[in-house]
Amino acid sequence: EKVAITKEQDALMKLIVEAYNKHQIPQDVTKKLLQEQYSTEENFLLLTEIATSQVQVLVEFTKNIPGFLSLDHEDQIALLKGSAVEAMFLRSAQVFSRKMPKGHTEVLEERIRKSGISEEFITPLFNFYKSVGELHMVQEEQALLTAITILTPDRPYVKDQQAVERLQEPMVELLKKLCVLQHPQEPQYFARLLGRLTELRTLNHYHAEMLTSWRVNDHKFTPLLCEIWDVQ
Ligand SMILES: CC(C)c1onc(-c2c(Cl)cccc2Cl)c1COc1ccc2cc(-c3cccc(C(=O)O)c3)sc2c1
Repeated sequence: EKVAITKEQDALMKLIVEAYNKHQIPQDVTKKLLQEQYSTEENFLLLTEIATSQVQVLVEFTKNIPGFLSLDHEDQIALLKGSAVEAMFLRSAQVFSRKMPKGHTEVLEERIRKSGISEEFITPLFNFYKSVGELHMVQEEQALLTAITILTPDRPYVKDQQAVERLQEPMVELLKKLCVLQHPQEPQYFARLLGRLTELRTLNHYHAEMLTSWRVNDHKFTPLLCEIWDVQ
């Protein structure tokens, strides 16, 4: 049967994509990737600065998701804290999938590989980047997938999961239609996208270990990262 986006779905998609594009990491932050020297210390500090900026961008994007600000305030915090790492994996993954200008991709890969992350986490991390890169997501899909990740009802400490489900469901339906329209020759594309969300959950676990090993080596994070990741 003919799949068609309704007027409401089109309006929702425009809001999400607008918010996704409106809030970006400032150029003066990301262009440092090309400038600073390559020491483990310098790489860690630079990635910390970018991650901190990314969290601020993420909070602004989330506030623009229709209905989010009407959720219970404590649930809003629980959703942000529960999804921050996954949303940042998605965001940093986009850098690898869209061939960044000025060789950002190679530079970012180099800095992540040499930032004090142990080899056992580097492999799953770059496998994820590769699997996202192979999807060649358009920005509507990236924006919706990020919103869907943030609106995951079963994060720790979320009290009213149904309220979150009511916001997430229409996004999942819309993404499903988009995938059919965008990739008619690939009926399983939507399933592959959702498979990335499952992979993201496992990366949360690896990330918790990465944080521990950084802290064991006395690496300092910013107050915002400490707050969102419950460290220090
Ligand atoms: C505290 C710090 C050391 C850290 O701890 N864990 C992680 C992490 C790592 Cl390693 C990998 C995945 C997830 C996390 Cl959370 C990080 C660094 O996290 C980030 C977070 C966002 C972005 C966006 C980027 C980026 C580059 C160019 C262009 C753009 C762009 O959007 O244009 C974005 S790089 C980047 C690095």
